[in-house]
Amino acid sequence: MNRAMMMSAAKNLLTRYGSTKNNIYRCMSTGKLTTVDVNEKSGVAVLTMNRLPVNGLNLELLRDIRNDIDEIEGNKCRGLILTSASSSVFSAGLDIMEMYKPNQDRLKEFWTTLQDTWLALYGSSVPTAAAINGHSPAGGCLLATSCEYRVMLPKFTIGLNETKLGIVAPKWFMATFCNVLPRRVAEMALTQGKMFSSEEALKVGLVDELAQSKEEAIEKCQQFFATFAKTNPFARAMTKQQFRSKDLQQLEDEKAQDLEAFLFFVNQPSVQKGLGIYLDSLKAKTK
Ligand SMILES: CCCCCCCC/C=C\C/C=C/C(=O)SCCNC(=O)CCNC(=O)[C@H](O)C(C)(C)COP(=O)(O)OP(=O)(O)OC[C@H]1O[C@@H](n2cnc3c(N)ncnc32)[C@H](O)[C@@H]1OP(=O)(O)O
Repeated sequence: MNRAMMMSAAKNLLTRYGSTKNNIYRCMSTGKLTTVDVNEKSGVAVLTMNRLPVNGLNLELLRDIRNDIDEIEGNKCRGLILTSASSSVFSAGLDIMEMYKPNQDRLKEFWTTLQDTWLALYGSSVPTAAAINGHSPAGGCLLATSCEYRVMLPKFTIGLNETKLGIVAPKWFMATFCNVLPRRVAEMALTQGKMFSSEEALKVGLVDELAQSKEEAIEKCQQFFATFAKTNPFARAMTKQQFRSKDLQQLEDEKAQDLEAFLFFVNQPSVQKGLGIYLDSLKAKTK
């Protein structure tokens, strides 16, 4: 983050926290594929992804998540908990249909919206946590690891499995993973495309706690936010943003090249062939 960005972030934060210490605001859901419910007492917003069956991250869902994050920030919420309306899938990651035989204009819009959603979530000044109430591969894992804290239900899986699909996780996916895991564990898992069980994820630190139900997971996320009760919100947010600034700045600087690399990669005939085979294998499972 350069000096100008830092000053602007500081100004926003001062505006937000300067005069609103004791007020609680109600956030409203902006999208059709998400809902946002705010606990009026705690001021914590629960952002629920609701694109069933698997919360595949298509352009519209990403837009809704992005708009919700902006609204939660703007409405001075005290925390953001990301969760899913499904009882078995947090998010299946990027909707492969967006990348398979794509319309090129939409493909560009899709990737740019993913970049912006990540910048908003990873760099959010509001405390963030994920209540991971189902499987969370690839892009689902990216969303969860972009948050500051993770509580997961047992017997699900989470990880960046891109190499198993014949694709390469972008640098900022990897940076997000490395912000949570020891570097050695992250490199092994990334190259193997490893999906961790909930129990394994807890052991390596990919998630912070397990919970037996979604309600318990949300409660534990709220307890995490309560650990900031005696901190100054401005100082907290600036510390988080400075801690993450290298990763954020790198994507800000390389956004155009990252988009070009994505478009080039996805349009390779061998990648299209691989995505087609993978989609068929997913569909064959349900027959
Ligand atoms: C050199 C630098 C180059 C840089 C270039 C960068 C390029 C890299 C680009 C992007 C990175 C990619 C990130 C991703 O997120 S890719 C997506 C990865 N996701 C997965 O592999 C998960 C696949 N899904 C599953 O494993 C399972 O669905 C499940 C465990 C999540 C849930 O299982 P279950 O409840 O049994 O549901 P079904 O499998 O039956 O699925 C229901 C339904 O949904 C369809 N579906 C599932 N996942 C996806 C998906 N990700 N995209 C699209 N569609 C999906 C599935 O096919 C079923 O469909 P139906 O038969 O029509 O009902």
